Amino acid sequence: MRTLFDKVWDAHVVSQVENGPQVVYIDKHLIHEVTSPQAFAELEARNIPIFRPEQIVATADHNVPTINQDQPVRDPLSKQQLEQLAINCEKNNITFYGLGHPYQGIVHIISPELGITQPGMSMVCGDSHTSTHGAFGAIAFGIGTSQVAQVFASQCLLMNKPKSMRIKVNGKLNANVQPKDVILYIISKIGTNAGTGYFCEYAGDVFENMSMEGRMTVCNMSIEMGARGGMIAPDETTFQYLKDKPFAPKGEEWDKKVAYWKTLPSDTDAVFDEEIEFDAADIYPMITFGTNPGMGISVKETIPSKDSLNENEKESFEKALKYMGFKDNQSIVNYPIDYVFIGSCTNARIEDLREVANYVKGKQRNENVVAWIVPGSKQVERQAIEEGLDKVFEASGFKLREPGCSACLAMNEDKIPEGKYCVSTSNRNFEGRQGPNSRTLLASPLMAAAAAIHGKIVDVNKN
Ligand SMILES: CC(C)[C@H](C(=O)O)[C@@H](O)C(=O)O
Ligand code: SF4
Repeated sequence: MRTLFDKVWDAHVVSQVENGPQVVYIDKHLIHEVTSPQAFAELEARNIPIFRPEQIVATADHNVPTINQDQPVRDPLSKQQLEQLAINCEKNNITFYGLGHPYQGIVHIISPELGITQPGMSMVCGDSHTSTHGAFGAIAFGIGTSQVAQVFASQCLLMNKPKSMRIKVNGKLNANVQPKDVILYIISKIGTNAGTGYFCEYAGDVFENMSMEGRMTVCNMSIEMGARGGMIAPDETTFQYLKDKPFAPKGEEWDKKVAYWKTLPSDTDAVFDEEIEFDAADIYPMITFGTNPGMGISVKETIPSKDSLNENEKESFEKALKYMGFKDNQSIVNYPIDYVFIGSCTNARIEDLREVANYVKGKQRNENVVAWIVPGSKQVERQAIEEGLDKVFEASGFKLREPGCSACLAMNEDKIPEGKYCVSTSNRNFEGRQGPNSRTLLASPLMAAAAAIHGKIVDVNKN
C-alpha cells in the first residue's frame, strides 16, 4: 500500500538519521546561471570537488536575451553570470548547453525534451519550478543555493520526508479548457498555501487523458499552491513521449526501465495524508486578477466581492486590486490589455505554440498590443520553424523570438513597462514580476492568444 511518491522516495533513501531526516540520493541535478555561482564558489573555497559531475546538466536561461543570441550579451551582469557558468562547467566537466547550443533553453523544458527527466528519478535544481519534472513520475523539487552546494559535494540531500496529498479531477473538461486552466482553477479553490509541507499527486481522468506537455504545465505550478512538488503516475503517454529521446534508455535497457516504471503508480489501497477532489465540468477558461496565482476566476465570473472575505484576507485583497487597478465585483471581460507574453517553463512547449498558431491563423494581432512569443528551448524553436508556425505568427503580426525565461521574470531586457497590463502564460503574477509596477494576468496560451488578437480579455468560447 504505497503511493507513487513513497515508492520513488524509498528507492532513494541512502541512510536515516535516528529520529531525524533522511539522506536521499539525487539522480539528476539541473543548474542554471542564477543559483549556481555561489555554490560553485563555496566548494572551491573549501577545496571540495564536485562528487558526480556526470549527474549534472547546465543551461543558460534566466537572463539570456531573446533576440540576436548569436551576438555578445550586452547586459554586463547577465554576461558575467553566463560566462561564470561556462567557466564553472568547463572546470568541473559538467555538460553545459550555453547560448547557441542546439539543446539550450529553459531548464525545465530541455531536460524532459532531451529524455534526461525519467520516471522514478529523484531530481533537484536551484529553482522552484523543478516541480515540472514530476509530470513523469519523478520526485523533483527546487532547492536553495546551500543545498545546491550539498548536492555538488555529495550527490545527496538531507531531508525530512514530505506529507502526501492527492488531487483528483474526474470527468470531461469543457471546450477550450487547457491544462493551465485546470491548475489555475485548483489553486484558486485551495489557495497558495494549501500544499505547504506536501508532495501532491494529480490523479483522475483529466490527468490520465492529458498530454505530457499538459502534465508538465500542471506539475510546474504545484509550487504556486505551496507544495514541495507535484507528480503524475507514469503511463503509456509518458513512455511514448520519452521513447527515442536523445538521453532516454535504448534497446534492452529501455524494456527493463519500462517494466520498472510500470510498478511505480500508487497502489489502489495507498493512503494519502490529504485528499481533494474536483469535477472537470466545473472548470472554465481562467484568468487571474490579483497578485498571486490563487487570485483567479473563470473568465465568465466577476472579481469576488470584498465582503465575501474575512478580515485577514481583506487587506491583501484590497492591496492586490489597487496594484492591478481593478475593483471588486468587476468583470474582466473586455478589459483592454497592452502586452501578451507567450512563454516560460509553464507554457512554451511545442504544443503550446501549436495551440496559439492554430488560433491566430488568419487573424490579426490588435495594433495596441505588443506580443512576444518566446519558445522554451532551441528545440522548440526549431520544431516551430519546421512546422511553419513562425510564418503563421508573422502573418498574424507576431514574432517568434529566441529561447529563455524572458518576461516571465524580466531578468533580461524583456520587461513590461510600468502600469501596463500583460496577459501572460507564465506562472507568477507577483508585484513587479514582469518589470517594475507591471501588471500580470495569468492565463492559458489560448486565452493569451485571444487577448492579443482582440486587444482585450475575451472569453475564448465566444470569440
Ligand atoms: C531565479 C530562480 C531562483 C527563480 C525560482 O526559483 O523560481 C525563478 O526561476 C522564478 O521563477 O522565480
Ligand atoms: S521560465 Fe520563469 S518560472 Fe520558469 S524557470 Fe524561468 S523564471 Fe522561473
